[in-house]
Amino acid sequence: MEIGNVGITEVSKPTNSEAQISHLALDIGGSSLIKLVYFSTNSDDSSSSNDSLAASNGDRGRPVLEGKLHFAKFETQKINDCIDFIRSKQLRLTGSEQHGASGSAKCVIKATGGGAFKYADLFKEKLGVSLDKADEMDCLVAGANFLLKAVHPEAFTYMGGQKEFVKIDHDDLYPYLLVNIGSGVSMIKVDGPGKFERVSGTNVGGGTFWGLGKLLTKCKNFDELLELSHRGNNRVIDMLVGDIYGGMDYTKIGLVSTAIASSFGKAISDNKELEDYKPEDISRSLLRMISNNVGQISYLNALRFGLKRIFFAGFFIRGHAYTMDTIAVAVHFWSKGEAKAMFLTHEGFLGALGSFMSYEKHGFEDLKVHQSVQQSPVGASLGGDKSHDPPNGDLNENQSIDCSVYLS
Ligand SMILES: Nc1ncnc2c1ncn2[C@@H]1O[C@H](COP(=O)(O)OP(=O)(O)O)[C@@H](O)[C@H]1O
Ligand SMILES: CC(C)(COP(=O)(O)O)[C@@H](O)C(=O)NCCC(=O)O
Repeated sequence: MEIGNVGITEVSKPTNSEAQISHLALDIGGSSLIKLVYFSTNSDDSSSSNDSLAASNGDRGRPVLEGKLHFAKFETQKINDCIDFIRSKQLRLTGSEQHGASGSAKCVIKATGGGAFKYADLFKEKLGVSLDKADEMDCLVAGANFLLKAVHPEAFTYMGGQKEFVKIDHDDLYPYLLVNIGSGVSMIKVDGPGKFERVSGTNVGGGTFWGLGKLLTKCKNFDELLELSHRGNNRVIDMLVGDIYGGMDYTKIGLVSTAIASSFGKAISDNKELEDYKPEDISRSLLRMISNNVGQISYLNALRFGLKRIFFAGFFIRGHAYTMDTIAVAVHFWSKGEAKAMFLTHEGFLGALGSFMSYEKHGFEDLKVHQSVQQSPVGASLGGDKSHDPPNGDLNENQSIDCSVYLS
């Protein structure tokens, strides 16, 4: 299978009558989010059987399906909603059937992430499908390489509130550092297609933000916590350099008075109880602490291997301005402007995309790219709870990618 002619267009919520779904792949986070990537053909061919999709002949004489890649996510604790969603799509299998020793076809969905192990029996029981497990790091890297090579605009820098898309030179992509901020954080040095090493990681990641945030603020969902951070002031709780040095910079070691000397440090001497702090200030301090830490460790790993480009992904980011700004500033500060933090539009779907691409082992080197970006109106997402959109929007679900799937 190959994917070609990639473009990003407005997504329309496909109904059973207007689109047929074939390949679908999952990235099931053990404790937070299930990510789905699925392919739907452009037109309904009601004459085709329920088991196969009508393919036309592609430019290289091979059968090709024209359509779109769609993205959706669900909270893992609402896994039954995800299963209902997949059932509602009436997967028509193309290339995802496998024949067992008995000769009978069994339905297989590619899946990665810890949950592919944890929930395999549930998928079998509720949908009658087997999860064909793909390695999480392989999938993350395959997803990142695909996005960086085939989709434009995809990567961007974020600094001082300015988002700037970056054109990636295909011949000058490697090596780079991929930092995936999920529940925990993986740092992967990528040297080429399928050529990578997980060089580091940290257990202080998205799960830490959400877990600690939940305990400290009593927020009921992640978006609420993120929204709070937007309104908070971290200086209420964080101890700044100026708090220690009587309002002065510590110029000799390059620290301005407004730099955070100690996250949450003020809580030691404030003589306050948890209830005396505003949840929004707690959320902001927490977000800053974790983003800053990830940015710093990432840069130190980039430095270890002489990498200039660091791509940050994972659903911790959620396109959130303050998170991206903090990470970018940390990378800029520690590298003295030498290294650049970059972010990905489809930040949370790398694993699911890699899982999708594992339907076949063909590379994506020969992609022709001609595309433009259009965002759907807010609220056109395909799954998940949109009642708490973060301040910057959460657009990556609202985009689909035009593509062709060549069938082998
Ligand atoms: N709606 C949400 N529910 C829970 N966590 C979310 C949500 N949106 C973003 N997150 C953040 O994303 C993290 C999970 O990121 P993700 O890339 O999906 O990795 P994982 O594979 O660990 O699930 C969570 O720990 C949390 O910080
Ligand atoms: C174990 C994991 C690869 C799982 O991936 P995740 O579900 O967090 O996306 C990740 O949580 C991780 O890299 N944790 C950090 C472990 C460490 O290096 O200390």
